Amino acid sequence: MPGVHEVVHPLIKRHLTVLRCETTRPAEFRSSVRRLATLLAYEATKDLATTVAQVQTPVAMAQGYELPDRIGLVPILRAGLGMVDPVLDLIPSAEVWHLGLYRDEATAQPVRYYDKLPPGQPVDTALVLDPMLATGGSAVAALQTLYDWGVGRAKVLSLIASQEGVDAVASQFPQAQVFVCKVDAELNDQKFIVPGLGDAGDRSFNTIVR
Ligand SMILES: O=P(O)(O)OC[C@H]1O[C@H](OP(=O)(O)OP(=O)(O)O)[C@H](O)[C@@H]1O
Ligand SMILES: O=c1cc[nH]c(=O)[nH]1
Ligand SMILES: [Mg+2]
Repeated sequence: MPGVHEVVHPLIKRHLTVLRCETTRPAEFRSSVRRLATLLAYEATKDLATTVAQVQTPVAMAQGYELPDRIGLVPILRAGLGMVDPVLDLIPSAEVWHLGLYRDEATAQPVRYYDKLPPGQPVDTALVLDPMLATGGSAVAALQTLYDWGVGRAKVLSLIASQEGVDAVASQFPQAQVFVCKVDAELNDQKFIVPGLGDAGDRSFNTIVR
């Protein structure tokens, strides 16, 4: 179903608390990103197509399943990288198509710097991975790129979003699905999510300049 899906679960609430906490160090921050990405991906992939494929167990034949669609994971550099491995663990056959986008610090507009999508060979379902959805500018830019590529379905998986950001994505791409652990109420003057967790890329990769 298109629209915004906030996934409510006690484990998500707990791991999100660790992620938000300002004293959480990068290694634990990355672990929390992985755990939350797994829980979010479980929800976001509930409607993937399956085809029946018989499997021989050591005892008898059993009904098994395959995932017939081409599924693409689309991490937005840098912070989205931390969500790739946990989702690949769940979908080992997925393709990974990186998109390089950063927010201009002065304007908060997304700047594109990496995109190697092969023309004419779109995946069936794209899962955009980025822990933060603030103004929504980066998610909108990623979705525009993916729909231009020709993907059939796109889902954005973000750990924390702002209300403004999910509204922006929904108004530009009502056909897209957005899965989040929590929608926070607002953005501050620097367009950071409040209360949010700060800069996800810097906290993941220990690049906070002190
Ligand atoms: O919704 P938006 O307003 O576009 O903001 C969200 C974007 O900002 C962050 O990336 P950032 O620019 O900090 O790049 P980084 O991952 O390299 O740190 C975040 O990971 C998103 O990509
Ligand atoms: O709050 C925010 C906004 C953009 N990017 C982040 O990492 N955090
Ligand atoms: Mg960042």
